[in-house]
Amino acid sequence: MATDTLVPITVLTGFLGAGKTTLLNTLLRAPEMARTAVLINEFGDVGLDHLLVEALEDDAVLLQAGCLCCTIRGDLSAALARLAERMAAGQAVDRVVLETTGLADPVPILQTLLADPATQRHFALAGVVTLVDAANGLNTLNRQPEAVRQVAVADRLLVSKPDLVDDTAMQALLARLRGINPGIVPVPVRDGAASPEALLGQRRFDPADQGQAVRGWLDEAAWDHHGHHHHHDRNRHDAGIHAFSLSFDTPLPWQGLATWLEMLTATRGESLLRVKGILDLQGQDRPVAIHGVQHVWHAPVLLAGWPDGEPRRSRIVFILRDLPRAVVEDGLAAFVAASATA
Ligand SMILES: Nc1nc2c(ncn2[C@@H]2O[C@H](COP(=O)(O)OP(=O)(O)OP(=O)(O)O)[C@@H](O)[C@H]2O)c(=O)[nH]1
Repeated sequence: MATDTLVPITVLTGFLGAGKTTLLNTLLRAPEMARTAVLINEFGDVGLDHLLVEALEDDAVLLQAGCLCCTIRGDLSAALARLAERMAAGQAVDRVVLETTGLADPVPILQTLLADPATQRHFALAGVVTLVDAANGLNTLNRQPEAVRQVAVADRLLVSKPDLVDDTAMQALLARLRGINPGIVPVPVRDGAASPEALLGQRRFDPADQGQAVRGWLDEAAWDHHGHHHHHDRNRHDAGIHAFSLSFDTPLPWQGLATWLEMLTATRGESLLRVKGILDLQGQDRPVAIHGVQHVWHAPVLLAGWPDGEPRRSRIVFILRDLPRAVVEDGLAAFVAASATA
């Protein structure tokens, strides 16, 4: 198949809570983003993103791609093969956006897109867009090597949440980003307000443009020798990181829940890599989305309504580092029990 008939794939990455879904929701509203297939992958089995990505245009496609970071080759190739089948059956797709989990090491994803023969028959990697959270970026880069790799392989760098930091903090982050990926000028983006054109230019991703370290990572042989085995263990990217979700069938009281979350954040915020939830709250007909990212809590968002086919109940996903599940689960259970009897 000629190169110009290949469907371009843009990889959208960035650490947990950086604002990937927010950006995607904005972009998918633009008319030129019609006929976009969105592949979302989530950490382990606990994702909520497929609920948080707002209604897609009629002709857009949303596919779950499994946990890309772990079983990358198989799951990603299989998701793209399913998409190729739908295209062969008449589904019009002009581009693919692949939103990775925040914990994804981007390297095996890029290797699959650049090297898997079945994938290359239909698709071509067009670019890697990496979002960095202005509020948490430096701290994350200091602690999470996958976040550094996400920045290093980017050919577009966006700094989200510029509204949450002062100029000094922003300059420190920009200096750090220059050190990791000197070729790219980061662009601040507030609440995902970026133009599709700026993001999804259809230039082909070329490993030759990337720095020495990135070329080394992308090199198949080097990868097989260094550390590939680290990435097979599902749900354990780092010995201390784990994810789980809790659900509640009866409506929760917002005030009490918020107080408990505030306490947890004050004492263990550093360990709360990501908390996101869809809540069924007492006295509220519509679902409420909550987002925590390390020490930062974003304002809760009232969603349009409960998605069709989804049971009406609260679900909260926690991705924690060095904090046992029981601390969260027992604390929350005690609070729910107390508020039920109050
Ligand atoms: N203040 C502020 N908040 C933002 C901005 N961009 C995103 N957010 C908020 O950050 C939180 C996390 O955003 P998401 O888009 O869910 O982040 P994500 O990268 O998709 O998260 P994961 O998929 O869990 O890794 C949400 O509450 C967003 O509203 C911004 O520019 N400014």
